[in-house]
Amino acid sequence: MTVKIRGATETGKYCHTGLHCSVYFGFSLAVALRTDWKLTMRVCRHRCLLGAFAMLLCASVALHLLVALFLLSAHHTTCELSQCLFTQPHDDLTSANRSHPAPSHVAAVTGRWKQEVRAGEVNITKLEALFSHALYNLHAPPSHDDDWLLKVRSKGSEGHNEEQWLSDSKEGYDPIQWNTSTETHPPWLRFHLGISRWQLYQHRDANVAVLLQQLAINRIVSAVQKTGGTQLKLVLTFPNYGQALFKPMKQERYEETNMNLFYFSDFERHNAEIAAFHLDRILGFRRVPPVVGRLIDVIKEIKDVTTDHKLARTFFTSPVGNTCFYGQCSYYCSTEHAVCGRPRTLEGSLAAMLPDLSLSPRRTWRNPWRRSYSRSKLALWETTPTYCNSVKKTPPYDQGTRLVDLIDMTILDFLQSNMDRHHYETFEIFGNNTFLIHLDNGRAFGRYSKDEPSILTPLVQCCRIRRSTLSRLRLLSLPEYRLSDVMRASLSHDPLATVAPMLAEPHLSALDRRLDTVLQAIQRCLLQYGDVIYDDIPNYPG
Ligand SMILES: Nc1ncnc2c1ncn2[C@@H]1O[C@H](COP(=O)(O)OP(=O)(O)OP(=O)(O)O)[C@@H](O)[C@H]1O
Ligand SMILES: [Mn+2]
Repeated sequence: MTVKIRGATETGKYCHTGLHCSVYFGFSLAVALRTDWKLTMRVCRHRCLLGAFAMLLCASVALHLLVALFLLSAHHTTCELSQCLFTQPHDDLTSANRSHPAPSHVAAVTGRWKQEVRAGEVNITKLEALFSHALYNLHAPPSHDDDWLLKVRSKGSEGHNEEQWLSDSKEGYDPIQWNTSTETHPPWLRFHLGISRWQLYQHRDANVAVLLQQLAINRIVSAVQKTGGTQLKLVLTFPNYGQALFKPMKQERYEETNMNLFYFSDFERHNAEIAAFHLDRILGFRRVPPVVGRLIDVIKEIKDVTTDHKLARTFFTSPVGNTCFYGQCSYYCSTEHAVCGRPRTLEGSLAAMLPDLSLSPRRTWRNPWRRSYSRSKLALWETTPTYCNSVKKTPPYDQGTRLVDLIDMTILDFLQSNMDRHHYETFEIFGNNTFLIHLDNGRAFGRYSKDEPSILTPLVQCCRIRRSTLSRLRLLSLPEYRLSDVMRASLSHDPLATVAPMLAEPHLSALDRRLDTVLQAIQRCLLQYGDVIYDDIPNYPG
């Protein structure tokens, strides 16, 4: 009997011979018992001695084999255990599969993401160090009255008193506790009053954290659909009259956008809205309104409190018992694209609302580098390398900071891979001399495996950048402030980070890769032209 194990073939041969000889030995013994012992010994002397020796060898090899087999099986068990530790099950959590009840789903996703967190530990001290850096502490609060978006009327100035704040005491709303003193203002009002010509909020503004916390936990007293825009979103109202723009989760955080979707038919992502707020703040812009993640009970916090009949009519129960709704909009508002709770819990982003348009009107500007929004046509800028020359001569890009502000927005968009910046807005009251509001980042962070170089075109064609922006980008490329590390740390503060990290690790690595690309593009500009840097920080050394 030959045991077919590699390296044991020789041993097998001996076993074979041993077996053969032992049979022969037995046979000879039988003959010897019946006939002459001497004759028997003469017949089998040599063969049987060899047989006995081979049998001994066989027994020892078999013993070794047994030990080896035992060790092998023990090793195999260890391998399986280590695989369990490093390879989580790849649950298929596509939209079609999203009807599973919450606990198992959340557990599966959490497991997967916990592992990714291990891959890149959260390092809050790096973020702290970044925000303490002089480059983040350059702006002094505006000193001119004209630089604030809103003003609190002094008590007697126009014959009004605190009663002007009082509403018709609607059910569910808090009684108004605030007066003209800033100390009494709710966080959303403080946020509005803190908007200036240069930014939406100040660096290290303590009110931002309080505002985010309120958005994340405050009771929702009303939910109506937001008109305008292409995809479903709701305006939520809180008991203190604060409001938020809610965008529901439409795809899982780790999913990459389908390669065959055009940028204009891509889904909006709630986590992109959240991540954009953090990225914009890390870049030192502070031009995205504060955004936070929240789990919403779609029945208690939307259906039961909505006064929007059109929205209410679109609620239904899915075949597996989850509560879904789809609202009314021009993209993805149908039963097939409904957003569903698990069974009624839905993840989403809540952006602090800007002051009402009646109080502070905004101006909408067409982005000169807007895409064609057609499947086949290219925009003029895509075929004209000198396109920026004409933009630079056209108001408002021919004066002030508008062009470098647009380049700032371009850099934000390239880093987060947002191709959907067709328009941007400014506060009308500030005229042309103001920052650009970075609203609507829902189509960012769709792909991490691919960068979109065309987003960087304004920078490449104009070769112009603020010195403060360039300095911060260089800082973020250093290991001690690495962009991916500070983003991971910043995002870990979001309440939804306990469910799963807000951005997948590959998205964070893509940020570092794209930052390198931006710095290389600037380097090429510096080698080619003399007038690349717009020095907005002349007093800053270096
Ligand atoms: N935080 C906010 N506060 C006030 N208004 C906002 C806020 N965010 C967005 N808006 C307004 O809501 C409108 C739609 O928002 P948004 O652009 O995010 O939606 P959208 O469906 O992605 O739109 P589009 O399809 O045109 O890109 C915009 O006109 C914008 O002015
Ligand atoms: Mn949009």
